[in-house]
Amino acid sequence: MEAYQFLDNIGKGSFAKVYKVLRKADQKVFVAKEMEYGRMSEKEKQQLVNEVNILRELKHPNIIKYYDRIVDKQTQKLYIIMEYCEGGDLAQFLKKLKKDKEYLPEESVWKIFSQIVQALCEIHKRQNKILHRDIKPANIFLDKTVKLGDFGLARMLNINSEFAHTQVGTPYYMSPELIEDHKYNEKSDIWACGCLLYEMCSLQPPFQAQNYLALAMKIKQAQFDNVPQQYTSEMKRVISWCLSVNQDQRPSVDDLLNLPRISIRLREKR
Ligand SMILES: CNC(=O)c1c(C)[nH]c(/C=C2\C(=O)Nc3ccc(Cl)cc32)c1C
Repeated sequence: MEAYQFLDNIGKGSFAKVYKVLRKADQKVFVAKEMEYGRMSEKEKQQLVNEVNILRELKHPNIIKYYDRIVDKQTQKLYIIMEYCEGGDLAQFLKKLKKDKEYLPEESVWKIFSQIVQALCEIHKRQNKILHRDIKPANIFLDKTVKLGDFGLARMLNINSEFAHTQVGTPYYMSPELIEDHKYNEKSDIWACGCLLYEMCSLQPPFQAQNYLALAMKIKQAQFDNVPQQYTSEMKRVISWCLSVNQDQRPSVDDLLNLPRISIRLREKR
């Protein structure tokens, strides 16, 4: 990492530390996500490299750009160099709104949501489809555009990996099919989008509980309170649609792109 100067430790991504770094050659600012690979199996290491190589192909205004990967054999650390977003992440933004007892105007909710749906369209529609697997406010970054980042690299980790079990945090956005141990698929990303839309309105996740079992029960029954009354019935309809327990009844990415509040934005972009 000699080519970069570490500026600040700015947080924790999944399985990793995140630093703000300066590229010495041109004084440009990036983010370096530091992952310790020493405890990974050979298979996990190769899959991680494959995964990062796929992500480096992604070029979209609503997806965090991957620039480089640097392996430090001495410390057995992998650094993924990515785009820096001055506005930080959506989780911090919503936390501040909650502290200031302010709600996000509906127009802003749709603006953020429409960009995340466009990012999902980009990764779901690829020939070698990519699922995000970890859509949540902490993985959405604010800059001139809204950007989806920190893809769930956990996919390639097998569940026996000690590394995989270092994932911390409550699985608020876990879908009913995942609780039932079924395969993660694009409709699981759509469920997470429903949780995201709900949380942008209510400033808290739709499903919360004191323990995992109680949380799982609420998720499997899609039991959630209404969002604050100032949001429209269209907002409530789309949230309920995404949070359909039966994944076949959830909207596709195309259904979401064709929503009036999203399609109008896409037409304006053209
Ligand atoms: C207080 N937080 C910040 O100031 C902050 C800022 C300005 N940017 C970030 C985070 C990222 C950022 O700016 N780009 C990123 C790409 C990938 C990942 Cl995992 C994280 C980031 C953070 C956490």
